[in-house]
Amino acid sequence: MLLKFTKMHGLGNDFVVVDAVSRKVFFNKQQIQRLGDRNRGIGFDQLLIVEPPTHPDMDFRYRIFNADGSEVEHCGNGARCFAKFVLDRELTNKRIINVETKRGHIQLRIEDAGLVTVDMGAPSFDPKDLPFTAEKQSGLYMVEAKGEVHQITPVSVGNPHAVLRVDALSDELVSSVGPVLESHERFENRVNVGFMQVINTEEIALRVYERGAGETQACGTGACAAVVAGIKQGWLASRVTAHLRGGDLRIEWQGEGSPILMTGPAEKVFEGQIYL
Ligand SMILES: N[C@@H](CCC[C@H](N)C(=O)O)C(=O)O
Repeated sequence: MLLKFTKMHGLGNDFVVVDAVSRKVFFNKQQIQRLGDRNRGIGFDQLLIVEPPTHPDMDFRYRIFNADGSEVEHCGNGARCFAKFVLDRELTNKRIINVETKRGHIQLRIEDAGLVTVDMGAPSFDPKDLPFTAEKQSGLYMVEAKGEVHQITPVSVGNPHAVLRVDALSDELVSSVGPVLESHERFENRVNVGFMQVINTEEIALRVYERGAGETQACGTGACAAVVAGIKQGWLASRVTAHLRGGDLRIEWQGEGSPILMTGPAEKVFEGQIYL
């Protein structure tokens, strides 16, 4: 089958986006891994599939797969690219788009200057929502791995995150601790691992080792998780700029029960066709 796709990115977190509204498309795990291979396929961090909604109040459904073929609940940078994709393809002309994801309903708002704001929903700090094996408590949780103890804040923003506050970011830290925590036995569904350096109450620097994709240039849900973790711990104000390797995201959260708002860019790189 000849597959048409669009290559996109949000701050360097890259995607292949496929229109499954105009035509039915199905991928198995091996096909996703092959397409995601940067040497033998197209290469991407995540594959995004745009589908018709299953609910009358929704405009679209969208499914997200990591490069390792695992299906996930949520993707922040992907959501913004999704919005640009459905507008560019004229699948909608709405400025507010309601979307079904595996995590539930999300809402995308098209801003001026090519920016998109995503209502990411409310976060949860309850370990069972990740899931993370621990009794619920306030404050930081200790996780032991390979003889080291890491202090984390577990956060679900639909998908699972472990946020570590660090004094400085380095390749060595991300590449050694990231994979160990990603597949730590206390995270039953694995976890995205965020390394956050607090610069001041309104700015953080962040690197994320993503579940199923490795370190990416940027992680939207990771930025949301880090900021809400920082706000909960009393380190950050309610509006924060997250500096990621690929650029900046604006994150806003007004506290328990309220949704996280994430604003950032979305870019198209090219369109192509490939035999599946
Ligand atoms: N890059 C994404 C997150 C994609 C999913 C993640 N790797 C997971 O497994 O949960 C983002 O921008 O949020």
